[in-house]
Amino acid sequence: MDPVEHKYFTVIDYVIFALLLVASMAIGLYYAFTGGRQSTTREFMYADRSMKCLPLSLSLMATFQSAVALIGTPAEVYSNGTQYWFIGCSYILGLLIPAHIFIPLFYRLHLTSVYQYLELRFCKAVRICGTVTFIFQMVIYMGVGIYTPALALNAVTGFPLWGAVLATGLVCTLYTALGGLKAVVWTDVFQTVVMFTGQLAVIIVGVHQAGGLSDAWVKVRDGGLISGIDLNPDPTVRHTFWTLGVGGVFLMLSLYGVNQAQVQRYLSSCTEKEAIMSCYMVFPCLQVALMLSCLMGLVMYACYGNNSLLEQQYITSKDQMVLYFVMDMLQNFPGLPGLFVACLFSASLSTISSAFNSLATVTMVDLIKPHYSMTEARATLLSKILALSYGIICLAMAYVVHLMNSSVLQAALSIFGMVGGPLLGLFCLGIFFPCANSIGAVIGLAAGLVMAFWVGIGGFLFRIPSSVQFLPLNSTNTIPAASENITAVPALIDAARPVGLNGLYSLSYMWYSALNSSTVVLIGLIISFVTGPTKGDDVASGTVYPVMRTARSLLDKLVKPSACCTAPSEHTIDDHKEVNGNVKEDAGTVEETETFLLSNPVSHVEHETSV
Ligand SMILES: O=C(O)CCCC[C@@H]1SC[C@@H]2NC(=O)N[C@@H]21
Ligand code: NA
Repeated sequence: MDPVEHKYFTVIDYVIFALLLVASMAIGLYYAFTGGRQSTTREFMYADRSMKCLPLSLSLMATFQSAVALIGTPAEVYSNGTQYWFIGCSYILGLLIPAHIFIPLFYRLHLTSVYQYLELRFCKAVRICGTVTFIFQMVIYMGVGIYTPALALNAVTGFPLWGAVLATGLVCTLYTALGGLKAVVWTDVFQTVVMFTGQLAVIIVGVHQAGGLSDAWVKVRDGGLISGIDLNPDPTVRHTFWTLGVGGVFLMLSLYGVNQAQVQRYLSSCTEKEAIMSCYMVFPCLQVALMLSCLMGLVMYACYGNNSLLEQQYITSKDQMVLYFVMDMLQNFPGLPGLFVACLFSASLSTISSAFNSLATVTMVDLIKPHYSMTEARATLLSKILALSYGIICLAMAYVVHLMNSSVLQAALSIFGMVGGPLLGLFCLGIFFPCANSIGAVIGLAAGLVMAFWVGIGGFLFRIPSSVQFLPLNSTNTIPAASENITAVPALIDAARPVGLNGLYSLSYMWYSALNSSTVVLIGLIISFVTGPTKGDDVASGTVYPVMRTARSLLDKLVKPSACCTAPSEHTIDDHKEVNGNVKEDAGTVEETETFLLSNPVSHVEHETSV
């Protein structure tokens, strides 16, 4: 491998990259000038509630599968083996619970934004806190999402860093602001196809370069990259079956259960059943995405072995490895580097556009509309301006991320854990604990965020040196720690075994979602009991999941299998909807729906959220 500083694109690479941006833009503009021409918020935010499960499932997967996963996961597998692949086990419960608990509950409440649930169940203050927390989480996440591909591209190919950030940011902002949710979903579908194609191409060429499947397999197996299941219960070990398979469930619930970007897609389905189907169909898409990313890491190892590019100073951070590998492998295949870069930016565009659209929606629905009444036209225009302004904030965030130089995958997952975790806790407090009251909810959320930042920042600052952290604590994966002399290691590990506070700071980042959501529920319940728990009949009906009743009916079905299982109801969200027997006259806009629900919280029909 010639130690050249940069690998340069050929013209055809730039053409392919430009084609991707043009195609995304075209889809966006198509939806801006067809259908209702995005003239109502119902169309702009919810695609006229007409979406089918196939495009939705691809869009749901693409929303949280950005260049971070495409760059970070292969780097993770190359450095630490395939232990991370076990995160795939968390997708089972991580999608079943949203499909059978969160979606029916949110769908039957005819919600416009998921934070409206918090006002129905608690009070306006809780809704505002939830919305602001969500905005905070997504703005930071967007910064990571837009910056990652630009940084990797610049480092390896010399592609102008801020040129890439601006190109991505502007194209994305434009088609999102003009085409609304329909444009975002259909560009997600297109971008997912590009993403999978690009990754597959690189894997096939990489296996070929490694001497074929069998040689590649022998190299990764002998390199110790194939990690067995690691059942080490120590919560400070970064990746084990427990941190990934169990801690990952909480991470998935915070993303696919209560995150506005995903809930907005569920609510844009034509029926509840379609929404549940779309959630089920995310499972195979996520497994394919995870498999491709992990295979990419293995193929990189098969080609380079453990004389990692870092030690040879070809690259400065692990996250640049994938792009260097791609440029090195594909330089003899003109067009393929451009395809992979297009794949990288597709992953980013599909995530950032979803983030923009959901941010504009919650800002309008949760922060502006409840306080200022305005015409549909004004509201839609304001939504578009908001999507634009979030685009600019995102570019600023990209710069902030530039300063924090950590592994992008861990940075993104830590953000989800530190901010998404408390939000998950807040919704679980409301949905599963009827006795929880508003004061408990607000203080619980605050406690969860304090815990999150204390452990998250503490871990970032005081964590024991990662070289020891990464070393296998008597776990099964046997990556030869070539740099450390093996004899000294056990002593080093015992000395470094974290105790007390240090234990908290050394907690694996994959436990952040579980720790922070549990903190919110625990503190929220304690405060609720201290300040007078809510009585059962004071709770707005349809806002609580009847855990006991469901458990009993499940037991009955087990005992008497004759009782056929109830299919999910054919609920649709029709704004001219049946409420308590009388059809509301003109619920064309969502505000009247919202006002009606809020002014008659207990009157709307009791919904059984059956499993
Ligand atoms: O790629 C990103 O933007 C964020 C990293 C992945 C987020 C989580 S990890 C579990 C789940 N599976 C995915 O592919 N994305 C989400
Ligand atoms: Na994406």
